[in-house]
Amino acid sequence: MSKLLTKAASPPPVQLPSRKQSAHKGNFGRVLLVGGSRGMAGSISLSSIAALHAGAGLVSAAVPDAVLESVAGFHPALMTIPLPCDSAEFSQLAWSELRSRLSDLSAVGCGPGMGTGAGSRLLVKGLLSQKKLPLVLDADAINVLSMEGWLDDEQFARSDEDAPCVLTPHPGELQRLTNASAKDVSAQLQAAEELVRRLNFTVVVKGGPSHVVGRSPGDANDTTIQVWQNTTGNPGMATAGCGDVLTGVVTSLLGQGLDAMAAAQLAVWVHGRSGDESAARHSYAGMTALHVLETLADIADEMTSD
Ligand SMILES: NC(=O)C1=CN([C@@H]2O[C@H](COP(=O)(O)OP(=O)(O)OC[C@H]3O[C@@H](n4cnc5c(N)ncnc54)[C@H](OP(=O)(O)O)[C@@H]3O)[C@@H](O)[C@H]2O)[C@@H](O)CC1
Ligand SMILES: Nc1ncnc2c1ncn2[C@@H]1O[C@H](COP(=O)(O)OP(=O)(O)O)[C@@H](O)[C@H]1O
Ligand SMILES: [Mg+2]
Repeated sequence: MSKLLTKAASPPPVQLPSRKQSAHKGNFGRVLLVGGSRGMAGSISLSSIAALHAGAGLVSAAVPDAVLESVAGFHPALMTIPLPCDSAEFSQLAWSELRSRLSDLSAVGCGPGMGTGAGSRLLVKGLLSQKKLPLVLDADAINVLSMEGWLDDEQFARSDEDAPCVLTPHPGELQRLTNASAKDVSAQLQAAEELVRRLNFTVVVKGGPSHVVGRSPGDANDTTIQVWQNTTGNPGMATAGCGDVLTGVVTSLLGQGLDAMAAAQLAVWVHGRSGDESAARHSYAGMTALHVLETLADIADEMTSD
């Protein structure tokens, strides 16, 4: 008897390959989440544990030393990397410490709860420069991009030979980044298309519903930009930490080998699907990001072909 109260209204946009009997955790990616600060340890924990629930084989969280025990305490399967911090956030020494820890990673997600101080800015710039590393930027990492104007030119553009870079702004973050009003969905989608065209990024414009804007993989000459609208999710997800959960899911699926468009679409779909099951189990007003995170464990196999 299924423990689920809901069924997906429509199938996932893409699927993960089914798991072989002989599978081992190395087959499902080694991912890293970078973020957190004193007072916002929960955000990076939500992202990191979400990466595990979305099927990543190995997940580490690189966090300011001051919050390491808090983050590590959320889940025994999560590994942690302490980075130098000032009183609350990463210090300017954090990037030089982290850069030597990036080999054999399959994807990195950065930004939840990170703050926008000097240490965070060096981390974002350093990770953006690692163009062979699949990267997800969310929350304060996006706010750093806005403050520094780093996307105004093409220095951080990703070629088709580079690894993907996915941005996951909510409308407020996208407004800061592009000046497209958070109240104007079409203006925001146009602004996202411009980022895709100019930088070859993939952009998740979060909301109700969310959209994924990017180029279809494969033919390098195919420059058409796809704007895909999600079919899952509900207003119960308008609750603190829900976006942090999504960051972990996108990072996890990139780390499992999906291309940027597929990873972003499937992540948004399964995240909203988990939100729908959470709303049925609890209520729109009562559900929290932790419910969405934990319900992922019950529905994650819906991402996989039979
Ligand atoms: N437990 C934890 O550790 C948590 C830590 N968190 C961390 O906090 C950091 C700040 O992130 P944040 O999103 O909370 O605040 P912020 O960047 O100021 O943006 C919010 C403002 O944007 C605007 N806005 C307009 N439309 C909007 C829309 N559709 N959806 C959302 N916003 C919309 C609106 O502005 P207004 O219109 O009110 O002027 C709104 O007030 C970040 O690092 C994150 O990871 C959180 O994840 C929570 C749990
Ligand atoms: N009304 C809604 N319908 C569907 N999804 C929603 C709705 N409101 C919020 N969400 C989803 O919840 C998440 C909120 O992200 P975000 O604002 O970054 O949260 P936080 O930063 O607090 O983690 C996004 O994935 C967004 O699509
Ligand atoms: Mg957010």
